[in-house]
Amino acid sequence: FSQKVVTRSADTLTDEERQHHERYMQMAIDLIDGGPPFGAVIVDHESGEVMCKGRNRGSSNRIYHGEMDAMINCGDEHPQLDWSRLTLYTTGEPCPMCMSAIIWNRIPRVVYATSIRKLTNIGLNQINLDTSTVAGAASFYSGEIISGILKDSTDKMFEDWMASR
Ligand SMILES: Nc1nc2[nH]cnc2c(=O)[nH]1
Repeated sequence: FSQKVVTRSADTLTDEERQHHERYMQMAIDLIDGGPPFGAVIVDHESGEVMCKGRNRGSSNRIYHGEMDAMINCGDEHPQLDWSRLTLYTTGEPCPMCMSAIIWNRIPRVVYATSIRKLTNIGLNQINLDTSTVAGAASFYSGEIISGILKDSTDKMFEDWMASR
């Protein structure tokens, strides 16, 4: 038996690891421009390079979640992309649609800030299956899921956005 999906929360990381992830999460937060506060950046974790970005474009098509937008941009912008080197950072925990797309692309690491549980609690429509449940249902996938990076600021951002709608 090997642990095929490893989950870690921000408070179990070393300061160095946490600061590393916070830097990229801040870039995902910085993508938000007044629309739904879902931003995503995809990083080559071997080179440190940001490969592509995305934000929620649900006003044109509801399947354009931030993570979907980022993955579509990645494929379009880098036809020879090695997906096994990538980490996806997202302000909100990937929904089952996005997590499935992450699994199909074999992206081995996901880092999120605000949880699906929190998004549900503040009144956002969510499909209530968390990332580790979706990942655990895919026998062919193994990866790491890191939760809660910069969540204090993103939890507040989602609350403020919900209050303003
Ligand atoms: N993670 C995530 N959850 C969502 N729920 C509704 N839209 C989104 C999105 O763009 N990203």
